[in-house]
Amino acid sequence: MPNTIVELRDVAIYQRESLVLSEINLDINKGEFVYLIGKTGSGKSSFMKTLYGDLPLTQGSGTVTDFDLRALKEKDIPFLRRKLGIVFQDFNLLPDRTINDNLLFVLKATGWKDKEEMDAKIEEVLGRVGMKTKGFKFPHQLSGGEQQRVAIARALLNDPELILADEPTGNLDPQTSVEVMKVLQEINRNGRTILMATHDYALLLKFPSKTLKCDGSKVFEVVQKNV
Ligand SMILES: Nc1ncnc2c1ncn2[C@@H]1O[C@H](COP(=O)(O)OP(=O)(O)OP(=O)(O)O)[C@@H](O)[C@H]1O
Repeated sequence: MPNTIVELRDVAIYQRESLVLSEINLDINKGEFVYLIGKTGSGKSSFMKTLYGDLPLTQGSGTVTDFDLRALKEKDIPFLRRKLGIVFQDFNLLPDRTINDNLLFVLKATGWKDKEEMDAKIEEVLGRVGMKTKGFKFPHQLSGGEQQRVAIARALLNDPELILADEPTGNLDPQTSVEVMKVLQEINRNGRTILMATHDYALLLKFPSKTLKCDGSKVFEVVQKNV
């Protein structure tokens, strides 16, 4: 189904031989903004890793965009990742080059060749996160919130079908978290599907949306009053 971005059926997720999550059945549809919550060690990162092919799916069935996770081979992973934008708690920008060059590096690594097209794309994604004028700076010259905006811009470079954000506000103060969240909300309003793992319940209250919870080795949807 073209409107389903993630579909998991009877999935169990393991870290080595320990079962982390089981009996996962869920769909994430195009255009949704979905939170993934749960206490530390409940399996949020393992869930995310399964979706981006870092943990192989060995039980149940799952698709992400049009990739079958069960059939995913090592060589398919870069192609899956090009359909995804991944944002982590640590911004992971390359410290030895400017923001523009950080983005250029990703474009070149993912097969872009035309300099003008690359420059236009970089300007477009930096514009989307309100960082158009900061491309000449080095990562250490930016605040944490600005670095995270750049990391979000980087995730947008290849027009991903799904953005996976694992604790994107985990290293930010509350006010900066709200600003970064507004950027993610805007990107979602423009049609992108987002799955965001978070500990930050204040954000959930401020920006309510569909919420999945990892608890007791299960993943289930919760309504906000039960969060
Ligand atoms: N590389 C690994 N090898 C073995 N076990 C792991 C590994 N990574 C995570 N685990 C275990 O898997 C379980 C789920 O961890 P996971 O990191 O997915 O939880 P989480 O909800 O993301 O936690 P946090 O909020 O602290 O990041 C934990 O019991 C953890 O100890």
